[in-house]
Amino acid sequence: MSFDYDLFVIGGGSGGVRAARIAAAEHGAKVALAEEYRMGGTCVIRGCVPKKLMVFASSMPKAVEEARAYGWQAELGAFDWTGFRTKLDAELDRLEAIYRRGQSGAGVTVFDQRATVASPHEVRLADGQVVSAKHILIATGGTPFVPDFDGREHVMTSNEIFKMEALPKRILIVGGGYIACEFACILEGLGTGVTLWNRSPLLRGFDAECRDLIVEKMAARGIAIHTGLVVQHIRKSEAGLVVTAGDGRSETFDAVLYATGRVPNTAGLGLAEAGVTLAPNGAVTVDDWSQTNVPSIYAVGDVTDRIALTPVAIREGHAFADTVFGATPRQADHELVASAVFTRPEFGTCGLSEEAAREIEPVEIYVSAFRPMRSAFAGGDEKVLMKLVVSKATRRVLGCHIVAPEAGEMIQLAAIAMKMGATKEQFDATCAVHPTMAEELVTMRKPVRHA
Ligand SMILES: Cc1cc2nc3c(=O)[nH]c(=O)nc-3n(C[C@H](O)[C@H](O)[C@H](O)COP(=O)(O)OP(=O)(O)OC[C@H]3O[C@@H](n4cnc5c(N)ncnc54)[C@H](O)[C@@H]3O)c2cc1C
Ligand SMILES: NC(=O)c1ccc[n+]([C@@H]2O[C@H](COP(=O)([O-])OP(=O)(O)OC[C@H]3O[C@@H](n4cnc5c(N)ncnc54)[C@H](O)[C@@H]3O)[C@@H](O)[C@H]2O)c1
Repeated sequence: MSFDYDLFVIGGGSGGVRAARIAAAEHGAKVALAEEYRMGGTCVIRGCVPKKLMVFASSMPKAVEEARAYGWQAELGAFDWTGFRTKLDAELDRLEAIYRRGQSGAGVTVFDQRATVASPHEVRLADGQVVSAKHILIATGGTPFVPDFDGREHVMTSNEIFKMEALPKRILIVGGGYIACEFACILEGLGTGVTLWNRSPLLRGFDAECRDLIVEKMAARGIAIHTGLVVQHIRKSEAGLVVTAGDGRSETFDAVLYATGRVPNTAGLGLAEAGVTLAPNGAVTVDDWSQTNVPSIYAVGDVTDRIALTPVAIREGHAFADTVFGATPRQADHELVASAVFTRPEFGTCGLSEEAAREIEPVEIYVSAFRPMRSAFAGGDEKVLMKLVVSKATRRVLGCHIVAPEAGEMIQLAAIAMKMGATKEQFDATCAVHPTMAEELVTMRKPVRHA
C-alpha cells in the first residue's frame, strides 16, 4: 500500500519538531507536520523561553541593589512592560523562524493548520484535505486546565500572561505547582503585588525541606500565600475582579492567573474514533516505545502525560524517529530526570525526595544550609540549601536537591554523576572548586539524620 507520507506529525512543539526533523533529515523519511498555532510549541512560544526571559527581567532590581552594595552608583528606574514585551515578541518571532527553517531544511512539509486523525493511516487537515501516512505521531502537547466556577471567564492562564497589555498592580495566582510559583516570583520581581491561593501546600511532591525554604523566602519577599483555599466565584466590579473564596473571604485584584495544571490536548482529535486508547484524563496511552494500541499511531510529549518537560518530549520524539525510521531502536529513558523550578530562590532537583526515598529503603541525609557569599556581602538575607539523599545499602546518591541562585545550572551537572550511579564516597572524592556554592556538594561529611 502506498502513502502520501512515511510520517505525519500532528503538533510542532518540542517533541513533534524533533521527531519530524530526525525522521526526515537523518533517516530519509518523507515527512509532513501540521501546527495549528505557532511553530516551536509551548516551550518556545508560551512556556520555558518567554518565562525564563521574564525571570531574567524580574531579577534586575536585585542585581541593581547588589551593585549598589558593591560600590556602584546604580539607580533603578521604572519597569517598561510594553518595551519588554515588544522585545520579547521579536525574540519569539526570531526563534519561531529558526524552528520553521529547521523543518524546511530537513525537507519536512509544514501545514499551518489544525489536523485531526481520520483513520489509523489518514490525517484530515482543517482545509478539508485528507492525506495518508504510514505512521502518525501525536505530539499535540497539553493545554491549561481551569476548573469550572462562576466567573471563570474573567481569569487568564499562562497562555495569556505573555500578552498582557499592562502589568497588573494586584494579581491573584491560583495554583501551587511550577507555573503558579514561578509566576508569583516573576511578577513580584516586576513590581506587582502578588497573592497566591492554593487548595493544598505549594510545590507538593518535591522534597519538603527545600519546598519549605522556598515558600518561606517567597513569603518573606511579600507574596501573600494562603493554602487550603479554593475560589468560589469571581465578579467583575469597577474596582477590579472581586474574588470570593470557599471560606467566605473576598479580595479585589486587577487580574487573576489560573495555574491549576495542564491537560493533554486530545479533545476532538479523532483518536478514540480511530481506536486509540486514551486515559481518563485524555492522555494518549503508549508503551515504552511511545506506540499506542493502534500500531501505526505513536505519541510523544505532554500529550502522553509521562513527564511534562521539554527535554523529555525531545528525547521521546528522537527515540521514536530512531526506532521507527532508523536502524537503532531505542526507548526514551525516564529515570533520574533533573528539573528546575525557576522561583526565587531557584530550585534544582534530581532523583528522590527524602520523603519518597525513606519509603523505599534506609537512607542518610546530608544537608548544608548557608548564606551565599555574594548576597551576604551585600547585606542580603538569601539562604542556600544543598541536600543529598544517600542509600545506606548501596551508597548511591538517590536524590540531590539544591535551593540556590542558578540551582538549575548546578543540578544539571550533579545529574550527570547521579546518572552514572555515583556514590556518596565518589562525590566526596571529588575535589572542591573554591569559593563556590556548589563545592558544598562534595564537602558534606556527616549525615544530619538517618531516615
Ligand atoms: C508556562 C510554562 C512554562 C514551562 N517551563 C518549562 C521549563 O522551564 N522547562 C521545561 O522543561 N518545561 C517547561 N514547560 C513544559 C514544556 O513547555 C512542555 O513540557 C513541552 O512544551 C512539551 O512539548 P510537546 O511537544 O509535548 O508539546 P507542545 O510544546 O505543547 O507542542 C504541541 C503543539 O501542538 C500544536 N497542536 C495541538 N493540537 C494540534 C492539532 N490538532 N493540529 C495541529 N497542531 C496542534 C500546539 O499548537 C502546539 O504548538 C513549561 C510549560 C509552560 C506552560
Ligand atoms: N520549570 C519547569 O520545568 C516547568 C515550568 C512550568 C511548567 N512545567 C511543566 O508543566 C506542568 C504544568 O504546570 P502547572 O504548574 O500548571 O501544574 P502542576 O501540576 O505543577 O500544579 C498544579 C497546581 O494546581 C493545583 N490544582 C489542581 N487542580 C486544582 C483545582 N481544581 N482547584 C485548585 N487548585 C488546583 C494543584 O494543587 C497544584 O498545586 C508541570 O507539571 C511541569 O511538568 C515545568
